[in-house]
Amino acid sequence: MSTLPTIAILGAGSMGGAILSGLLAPSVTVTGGIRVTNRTEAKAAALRTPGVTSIALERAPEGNLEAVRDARVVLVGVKPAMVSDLLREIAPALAPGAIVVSVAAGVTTATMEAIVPGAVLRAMPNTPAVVGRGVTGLSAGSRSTADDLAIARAVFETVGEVLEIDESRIDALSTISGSGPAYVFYLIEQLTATAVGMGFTEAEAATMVNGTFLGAAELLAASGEKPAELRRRVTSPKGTTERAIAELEAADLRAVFDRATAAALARARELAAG
Ligand SMILES: NC(=O)C1=CN([C@@H]2O[C@H](COP(=O)(O)OP(=O)(O)OC[C@H]3O[C@@H](n4cnc5c(N)ncnc54)[C@H](OP(=O)(O)O)[C@@H]3O)[C@@H](O)[C@H]2O)C=CC1
Ligand SMILES: O=C(O)[C@@H]1CCC=N1
Repeated sequence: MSTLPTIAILGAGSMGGAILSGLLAPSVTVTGGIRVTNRTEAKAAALRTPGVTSIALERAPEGNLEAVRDARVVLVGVKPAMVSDLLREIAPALAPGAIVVSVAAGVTTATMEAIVPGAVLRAMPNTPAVVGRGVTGLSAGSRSTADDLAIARAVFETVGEVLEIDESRIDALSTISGSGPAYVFYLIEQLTATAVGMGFTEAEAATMVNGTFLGAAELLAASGEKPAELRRRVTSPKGTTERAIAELEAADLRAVFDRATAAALARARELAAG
């Protein structure tokens, strides 16, 4: 059970919407309720549910100001390029003691602290938050107190695990766990294409590949073993898997991931520069 203070989510798209789903769990009480804003009515309408005031800015241009007025936590879920403008818009309406928590990639607390008067934190969640299996990196800003950090932590714990880290490491974390679900889905797509290429139907391929990823992930979680040990148990000496793994090693997947995460990190730095 967790009890949270009034929350506004400005920009409840993929990520903001995922966090909203956590806050709506029966085990969570948000005292004073949840306000969410989006630009379009279509999106706002889909989020209207008891306990949630969902505002479409195309109908209520002052909606962000209305949403933050009595909020203790203001979650910023818009695209990185929009964060500064949004903060300039809401700064005069923020309640005393309100904390701003941004999930935007790259945008630093220093940038945000230059705009809003109070405490600012950064979070980097991921989309498995939708099913309560998110991993969120959380970093304090220079003005946030231990109490602010504890409240922000409690918000993200409604959707999974939280890792408190220094802000200097949050962009790196983003390249692993923030973007990570996309890497996993990409691997699933590639292995599925291979299966289809071998003559399996799409449905058969999906059963095999999705089931294998889910089963392997659950085995990893349930066994408490290291992935290398679980891999060893699949790889019979002189068997078939050994040949397949040798091909993957020859392709140097580790180097590919090094390059991919370096590219994501460079992009985070570009987003920080605005
Ligand atoms: N997707 C992910 O896996 C992750 C994303 N993030 C971060 O989350 C943020 C949002 O990304 P994502 O959820 O993917 O993007 P989405 O486009 O899905 O969500 C952005 C939302 O913001 C709304 N919006 C646009 N302008 C405003 C405004 N002025 N005020 C309030 N709401 C507005 C949009 O509404 P409408 O559609 O109606 O225009 C949309 O629903 C980004 O900063 C990203 O870096 C962080 C971690 C992971
Ligand atoms: O792709 C992005 O920029 C965001 C941040 C991490 C995951 N999605």
